[in-house]
Amino acid sequence: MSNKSFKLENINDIKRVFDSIDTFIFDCDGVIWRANNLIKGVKEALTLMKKNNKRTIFVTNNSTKTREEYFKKFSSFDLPIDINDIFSSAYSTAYYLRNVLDFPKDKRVYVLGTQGLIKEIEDVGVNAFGYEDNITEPFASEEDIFNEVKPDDSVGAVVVGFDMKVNYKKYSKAYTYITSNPDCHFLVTNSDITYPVQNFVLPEAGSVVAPLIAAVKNKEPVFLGKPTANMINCISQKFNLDLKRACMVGDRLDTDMVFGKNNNITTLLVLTGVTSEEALLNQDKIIPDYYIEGLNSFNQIQ
Ligand SMILES: C[C@H](OP(=O)(O)O)C(=O)O
Ligand SMILES: [Mg+2]
Repeated sequence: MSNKSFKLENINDIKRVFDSIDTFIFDCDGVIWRANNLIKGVKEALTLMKKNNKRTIFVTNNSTKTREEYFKKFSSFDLPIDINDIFSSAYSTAYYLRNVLDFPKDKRVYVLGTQGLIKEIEDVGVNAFGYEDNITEPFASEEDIFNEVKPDDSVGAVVVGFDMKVNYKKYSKAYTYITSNPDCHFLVTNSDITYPVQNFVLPEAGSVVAPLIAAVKNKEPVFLGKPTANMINCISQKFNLDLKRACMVGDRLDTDMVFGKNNNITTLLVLTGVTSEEALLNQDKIIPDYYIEGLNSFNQIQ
């Protein structure tokens, strides 16, 4: 086991690794795009992989969109992918509710998150609500809270995801459902504390849920995206992958690279997202097998 990540720079090293892999599992934010900006060379790299009969799967911890909405985003960049190759933490959360919890029909899920997350959960036949709490004005008074926020045993789970419209009403409801009902599950789509946008990072679901984790003392949250086993179970349930010839390509050490290592998948870190070369080399906790400037580097291979 090497204690140093190997930088793929020259074409021979890149081609050697490329030829040893049948399935590339790609993270999205910071690898394929940064927010709504396609990263340079990605389209050419994915086209090269298709030409070489490589399977490409996309596994994003971003819980804000349904797979259809993600497919539209991929298509808007004219990227050669199939909707069935897309897995998000919203989809893995829906998979968990349906296949692991066998979520009861007479219960419902309070979602502190987007409409896309709610839709993905409803698409597996689970009753979800919470979007109506996207209030634009602050509470008029404490009375508003006392009148609206009450224990409710019909809520069998609270799911927290990335939410740009998070507010005190949502936190109050989520806290009350979780702590007033011992059987209410506390689920979080992903643990990413930040995500990459143009040339900086912004808080993500791991930062959205942090105040709730601080307040809820009697219940540990269950995370469902990378690097948890739930995400690989959700993928393996759909595809029979030979993980020995798979490679996890990501930009975040504590989710993407740990996800690969947890599943004995070759790990390749790209420097187009949240992790700089300096940050990688200045730590020794998580050592990817390889690292590379970006997917663009594959385009040297013909
Ligand atoms: C970081 C994460 O996306 P990913 O990098 O997993 O595609 C997110 O944007 O929530
Ligand atoms: Mg990423």
